[in-house]
Amino acid sequence: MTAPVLKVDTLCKSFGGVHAIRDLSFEVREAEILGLIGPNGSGKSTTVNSLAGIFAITSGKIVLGDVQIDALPEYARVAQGLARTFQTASTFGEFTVREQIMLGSNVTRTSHPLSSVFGIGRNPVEDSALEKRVAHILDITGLKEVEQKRVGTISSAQQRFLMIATALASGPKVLLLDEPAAGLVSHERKTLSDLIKSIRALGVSVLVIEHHMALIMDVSDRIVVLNFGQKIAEGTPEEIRNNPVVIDAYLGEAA
Ligand SMILES: Nc1ncnc2c1ncn2[C@@H]1O[C@H](COP(=O)(O)OP(=O)(O)OP(=O)(O)O)[C@@H](O)[C@H]1O
Repeated sequence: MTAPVLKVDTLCKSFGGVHAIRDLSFEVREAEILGLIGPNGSGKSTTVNSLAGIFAITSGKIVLGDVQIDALPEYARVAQGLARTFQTASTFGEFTVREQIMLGSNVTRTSHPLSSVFGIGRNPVEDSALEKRVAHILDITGLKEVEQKRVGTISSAQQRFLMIATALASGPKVLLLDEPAAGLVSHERKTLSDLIKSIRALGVSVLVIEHHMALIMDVSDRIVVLNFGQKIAEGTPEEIRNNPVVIDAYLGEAA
């Protein structure tokens, strides 16, 4: 078993009287794909938004590597190595695909924030490492052929892959994918599965929230199941598929 890279310890998040997450503990291990599933309203998005720093948590602890990050602002968590994507694609229409990916790298650079796009105040050592990283990201996300196209002109599936590519450019230890298969058709979901596995092969851990059960069962090393804001099961895809509590709460309706 590999070491944990992200530790979530007795996390609670309430919105007024609504306990969206209660005493949630789990860990994401090095180069592991962890699936997070559960019925609508079970707390998946609240978990991701709490990890990413969109929501201030009510109590508990979030540790990335050796650093407790739950009090850090969103951008500082990215700098520590926690990147995320959103349920809807957020891209900058006027940039090229390559430029947008370069912008995603800025959090890890010491040179001017716009140097990656406009060439201001460049650092040659960083530039060369970044060029290699971006070339690899373009390859594994299948975006190489559209790298010079404006983001607003590529397909919606390519925009979803671009969101993942931009998050990867920050050089994360852990990547949070929030419903990455939404809006994708069958062959695009297959490409997505392959991409998620390629990300693991880079040594990056992935936490993926997804309603598409075939995809989550295919990519996940382990799965955590939520219901009413609490963890009701944790295990391999095989264990989860055969868990009567999970079948009763979720898989019976989702499968
Ligand atoms: N900003 C908010 N203000 C108040 N209540 C919220 C807020 N966000 C989420 N909730 C509540 O927290 C609970 C968990 O919601 P959450 O969106 O995290 O679930 P989910 O598992 O992601 O659902 P879905 O699969 O439908 O996206 C729900 O009861 C929801 O109504």
